[in-house]
Amino acid sequence: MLKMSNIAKIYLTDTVKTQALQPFNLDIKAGEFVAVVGPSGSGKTTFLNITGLLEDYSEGSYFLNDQDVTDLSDRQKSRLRNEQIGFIFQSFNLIPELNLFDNVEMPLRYRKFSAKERKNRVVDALTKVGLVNRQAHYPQQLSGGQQQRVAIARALAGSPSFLLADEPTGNLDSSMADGIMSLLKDINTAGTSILMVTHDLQQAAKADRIVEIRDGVLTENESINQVVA
Ligand SMILES: Nc1ncnc2c1ncn2[C@@H]1O[C@H](COP(=O)(O)OP(=O)(O)OP(=O)(O)O)[C@@H](O)[C@H]1O
Repeated sequence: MLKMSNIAKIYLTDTVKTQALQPFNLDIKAGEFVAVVGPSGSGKTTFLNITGLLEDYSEGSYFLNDQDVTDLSDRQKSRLRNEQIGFIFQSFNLIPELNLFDNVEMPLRYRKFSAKERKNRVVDALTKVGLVNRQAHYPQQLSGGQQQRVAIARALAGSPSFLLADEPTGNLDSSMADGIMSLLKDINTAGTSILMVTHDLQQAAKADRIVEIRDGVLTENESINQVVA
């Protein structure tokens, strides 16, 4: 589903060259749940932005569902992003002026769906996260855990091939975090691949595989993976 070969990222400014990511290979198969862990400043955000087609890489090749993304225009990339990737952020990123229905519908408006199809998708996604009866409510009327569920519904509504989650439980207390993790597990079991950045090893251990980034070096964490297995 996702195949990266010798991907590297260098940031160049007038005076400083930062090798944010050393060349790495990564292969994620359809249906996998992969956690990415690593200390602050190690390159996780850079990795996530590259994977989410939000940032270019300096070297290497990246195939998303057998499509080479290297030479796509910005417009083609945003289209691919909207169709294939569902984003989930630490701070939920819901629009406060819109009710839950409209929040979930928003990314679907950039697709070629009829109003009826959009409605079916929103209702279906809100049902999956257990909030369909709150669709006329506004984000500030919900708890943090519920807001994250809405953000997950928004990410799911377009039937992406994978979810990209950046510290999805980072703003939640531990019981809400566990609820979100079990929802993500259910979504994964139902067939959607997930790539999740977290610094929480306990949450990471619930994934199928753990990838570690340290000082820009990405490795499969074999010892943790054995423990998880
Ligand atoms: N736009 C940029 N220009 C120059 N250097 C950058 C830029 N963005 C990131 N870096 C550098 O690349 C390295 C990796 O940063 P990155 O933000 O990916 O780390 P991170 O693991 O996500 O950290 P955190 O967990 O604190 O968010 C750091 O040394 C950072 O200073």
